[in-house]
Amino acid sequence: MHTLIVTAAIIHREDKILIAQRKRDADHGLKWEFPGGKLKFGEDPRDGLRREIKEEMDMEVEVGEIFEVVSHIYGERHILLLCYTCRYLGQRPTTRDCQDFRWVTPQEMDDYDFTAADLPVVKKLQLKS
Ligand SMILES: Nc1nc2c([nH]c(=O)n2[C@H]2C[C@H](O)[C@@H](COP(=O)(O)OP(=O)(O)OP(=O)(O)O)O2)c(=O)[nH]1
Repeated sequence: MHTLIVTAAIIHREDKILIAQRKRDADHGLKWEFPGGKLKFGEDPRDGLRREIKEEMDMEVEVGEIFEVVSHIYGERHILLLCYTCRYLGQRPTTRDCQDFRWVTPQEMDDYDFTAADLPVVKKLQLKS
């Protein structure tokens, strides 16, 4: 049993936010999430998030303020999810290490099957929109 720190990006483009679908063979395969990934030992969370967005979508973002922190347990795994508000810098995302991606409004997020840890984040975005 252990705790994983995961960073995730809430990337705004006008009234939409970028969401990514996990690869079929990943854990939580084909679920939707906010782009990001696991923090490496000793890494600054904002640097880790920028690295993950580059690896996953070949895109640069400016990482801003923390939006939400979620503590969630998946069986034997405890995840601490750090969600940061990010600024879109105009580059087109790619599916370098994700199945798919979409730009959606918070209300449209109801149509996507998100990982369980993300549900409070989706709710908070919907309340704010
Ligand atoms: N990136 C991301 N991961 C999330 C979210 N919600 C959520 O429960 N997770 C979980 C899914 C995974 O178990 C874990 C993140 O792992 P990951 O597989 O995306 O990270 P990674 O790219 O560093 O992984 P790896 O393939 O290099 O091992 O956190 C989310 O919104 N974004």
